[in-house]
Parts: sequence; structure tokens; C-alpha cells
Amino acid sequence: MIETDRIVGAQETEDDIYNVPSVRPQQLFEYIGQGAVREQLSLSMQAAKMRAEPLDHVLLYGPPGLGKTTLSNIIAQEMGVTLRQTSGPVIEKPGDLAAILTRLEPHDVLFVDEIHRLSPVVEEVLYPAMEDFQIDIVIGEGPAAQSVKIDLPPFTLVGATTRAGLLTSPLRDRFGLVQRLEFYSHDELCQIVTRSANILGLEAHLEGAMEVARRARGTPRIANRLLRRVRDYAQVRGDGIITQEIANAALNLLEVDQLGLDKMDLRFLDALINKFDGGPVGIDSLSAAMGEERGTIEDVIEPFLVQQGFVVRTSRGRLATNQAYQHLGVEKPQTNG
Ligand SMILES: Nc1ncnc2c1ncn2[C@@H]1O[C@H](COP(=O)(O)OP(=O)(O)OP(=O)(O)O)[C@@H](O)[C@H]1O
Ligand SMILES: [Mg+2]
Repeated sequence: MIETDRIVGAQETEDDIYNVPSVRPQQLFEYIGQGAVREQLSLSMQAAKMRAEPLDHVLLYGPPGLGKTTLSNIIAQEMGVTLRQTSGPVIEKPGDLAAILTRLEPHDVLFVDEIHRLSPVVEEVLYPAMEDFQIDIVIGEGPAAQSVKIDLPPFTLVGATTRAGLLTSPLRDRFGLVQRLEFYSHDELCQIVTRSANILGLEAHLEGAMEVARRARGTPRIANRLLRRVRDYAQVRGDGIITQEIANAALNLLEVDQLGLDKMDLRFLDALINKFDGGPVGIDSLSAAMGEERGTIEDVIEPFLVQQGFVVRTSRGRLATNQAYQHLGVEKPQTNG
């Protein structure tokens, strides 16, 4: 199973993008949760505006679907500047980046998604661009090659990554604001679901919205996706109103359990507990046993399971917790750990 097939997959799907009207918040006050990040950004943006300077470079990191792209849009919006979007793997050569940078207007926000996937040669160009708003371009080839310095308009780089650990430290150090996005609480997700339901013109009971929130794995993107599936169910099998009963039935049909775990999560826990006696086991062994890429396990499956206390990462490998045994209904062997 690939991640995009999962109803609780946090990665963006076409369904998420082409869903109109958009439920994506446009302004900071509409952005629910992430209180600390919001306060810090709001303060820094206000200060930058008072000084008539661009906002300091911002690094946003955290699991997919928590609102990094949304926040970068909001930053540009609040600063009253244009947002230019690109992503790490798209910028192949230093020249590609130079072309983007030289076309920026003063104070523009350049959003680089998946910034951990920039190639080292491209990253080299970014260092002086971020620090001194300058780039060095090599003109010509061989012995006649000349390095020319070009001044850039002052701009704000907003980098987003799901893997802050993969960032080189020189790159990381050049961001003035480094913000980690956290999983959302059930209450916050309930507010997000209620807001989205309003935008979509749906009637949702508080308990109905809460049922969706509880199973959304702390992730707004998943909450919005589940809401759209519950809406279908409510239309066909109910009277269109999202009650707790309807939400519950719809989500059971989608095989998303009470805690938001789906088959992929259960397969992971099952492998950990039944094939490796609960661990500790290395990520590569788990990946082989599940036939799933290591990256998928680390980025997509594990963060939520770790955050929920089903799995702990130790120096000797992954370890199933009592809660994982309980959830699978498996007796924990006494000899274990
Ligand atoms: N704080 C929030 N309040 C309300 N809705 C939100 C919030 N954060 C995210 N969303 C909703 O969740 C969706 C996913 O958010 P977004 O695309 O910003 O995630 P992301 O962190 O960029 O994910 P990825 O890592 O996959 O790029 C958005 O379309 C938006 O509707
Ligand atoms: Mg994004």
C-alpha cells in the first residue's frame, strides 16, 4: 500500500488540492492551534514591518499535513508581499536557483518546500543569498571562467521540511526563526473540522466534528479529508447532517479505528510485536519485514505512533509499549525487556 492510498495518509492527494471551496486558512487569525509558533511569527512579522525590513528567514519543520505550506502563504499575505513557491528537488542546478532569486521583488517570500532535498551545489548558492543577499555566478568555462557577484533584493526564505534532521548545519544556522509544528489536539482539530464544515456549507454537530477530530491523527489535512468522506456518507445514508452516529459509522466503514489508526499502522505494530517480540528492533529489519520503505516508516507511520505512545525509539531500535500490546489485544510476554 502506498501512502496516497491511505485515507489517513498525511501526504497531499489530488482530492485535497482540487477540493473547492478551499478550506485553507488565508490569514493568521484563521490559523487554528500552534499557539507558540503563531505568537512568535506574529511578533517577528510586526517587528519587521515596523523596521520596514523583510522578515527573517523562517524554517518550518514537522510531519506532513500540519500546515507548513499554509503558514508560508499566510506569512506572505500578512507581510503584504508576493509568495514564490518552489521545492528542493525541482531546483536541479545552481543556475535554476539563481534565476529564481534574481527575479524576486524586495521583501518577497520565497517558499522552498522539501528544503532537505536541495543538492549540495545548489545549497552553496543559497548560503550567501540568505546571509548577504548576494550570489556568485560563474560566467564562462575553463581558464576564462569568471566569478561575478550579483546583488539580490532583500527577501525572506521560508523553508519547509518533514526531516529537520537531514538539514546540513550551515543551512539550518542561516534561519533566524526555526519553528517546529506539533500535532494538533482533539479540541483544535474539532475547531478545524467545524470551520471547514461551515465553509463547505455543511451542518455538523459538535460531537460529530469531535468524532472526526479524534480519528484524524493530530493532522488538519487528514481531518479535512475525513470530513469530506463523512459528508458523502451523511448525504447518502443520512439526511446530510454530520452527527456523531453518522461520523462514527462512516469512519468505521473507512477502517479508521477509534484512535485514527488504519491498517498500515496496525501492520507496523503487528510486525513489531508478533515478528520481533515487541523489539527492540532496527528500522531496517522492520522495513524488510513489512515490505515498506524505511523513509515511509520513519516519516509517515512512526511519528504519530511515537507521539501517541505506542512505540518508543531507543538506541537499540524500536520498542512496542504496553499500550501497543493492549491496542492489538496481545498479551505481553513476561520475559520481554
Ligand atoms: N492551523 C490550521 N488551521 C486550519 N486548517 C489548517 C491548519 N493547518 C493546516 N490546515 C489545513 O490542512 C491542510 C494541509 O496543510 P498544509 O498543506 O499547509 O500542510 P503541510 O504541512 O504543508 O504538509 P506537507 O508537509 O505535506 O507539505 C491545508 O489545506 C489546510 O486546509
Ligand atoms: Mg506543504
